[in-house]
Amino acid sequence: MSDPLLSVRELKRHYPVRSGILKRKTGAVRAVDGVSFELRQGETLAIVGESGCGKSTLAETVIGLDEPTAGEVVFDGASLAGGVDKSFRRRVQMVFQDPFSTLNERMTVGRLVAEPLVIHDEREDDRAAYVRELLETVGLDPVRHYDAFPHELSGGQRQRVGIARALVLDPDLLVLDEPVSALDVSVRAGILELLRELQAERGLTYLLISHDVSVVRQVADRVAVMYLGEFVELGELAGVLDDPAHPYTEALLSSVPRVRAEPAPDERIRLPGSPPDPADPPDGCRFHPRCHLRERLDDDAAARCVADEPTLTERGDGGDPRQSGDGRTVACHFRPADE
Ligand SMILES: Nc1ncnc2c1ncn2[C@@H]1O[C@H](COP(=O)(O)OP(=O)(O)OP(=O)(O)O)[C@@H](O)[C@H]1O
Repeated sequence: MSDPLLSVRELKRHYPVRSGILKRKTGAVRAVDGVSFELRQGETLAIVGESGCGKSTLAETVIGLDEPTAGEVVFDGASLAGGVDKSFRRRVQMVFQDPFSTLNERMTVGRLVAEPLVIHDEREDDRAAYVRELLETVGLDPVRHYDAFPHELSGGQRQRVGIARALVLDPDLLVLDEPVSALDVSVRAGILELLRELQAERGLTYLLISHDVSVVRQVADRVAVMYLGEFVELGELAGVLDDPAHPYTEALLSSVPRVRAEPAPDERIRLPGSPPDPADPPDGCRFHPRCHLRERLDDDAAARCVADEPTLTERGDGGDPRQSGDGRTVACHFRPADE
């Protein structure tokens, strides 16, 4: 098997919490707290979880917009420990939820898409022609839209411009941060289809950040489920979504209406309370105060949920043949015997 394009090892990003007149450091928000994964060329890994679990912080740390507190990111064999270089800034691009929230609304689409070429001093001779070609590739009109201003475009068209801008330097890895969350349901499918086509044509690798399981289902090859700064489950798409192994994954999926048979109300798992404060996460398994399976455990196992923090471990380690073979890792050792 080829070497991974991206390796993330025990990555942490803690934000200091300061209080008092002297603004002393009194603790830390553990936004990302020891996350590891690998991404191979041409594949899509989705990171899914509720708002505030640390997905965006993880994405920003991976692409070097934010510095890790600990751990390492390795891209194509080179560590980012010393900062990102020009080649990394060309080869790794981000598609944002709303591409124009950070862009100059007074620039035309043509100039916005060409801007990374100007910054990187590339294609001086044929920039306009190249940008027009790219607009066509992403489903826009190469003439009409080239001179348009962002406010003249629909949400879907704006996201197509965001994708063209991310592609203009011919990157290897795209980090897609909630790429369709800001769009009407009716235009989402078109954007997801475009992303799939571009991946097939260009061999792109995607790291998809999404709170929306239905989006993940349409795009991802593998899925990582994130809760309170940690991964609780990581594996192939179908395995994780159709046969969740972690109680949090189960709860997250049970709240998503299914296309054919929506779960009956009594199949929905209602998690008590809201996610705990990432500045003061629970001891042991971070999910244990809300876990619907814990009451079915015997006293010893329930006590271990509070005492021991489970790490991602390959299923099947307990010797259950039903669970081995799919390489899925899960951070919960205490599923009841009848599961
Ligand atoms: N600059 C910062 N300083 C302090 N805390 C931060 C900072 N950025 C994020 N956080 C906190 O880190 C945690 C994770 O935030 P993050 O935005 O990464 O989550 P998320 O899963 O992407 O959620 P959302 O989808 O709502 O953006 C949250 O508790 C958030 O309040």
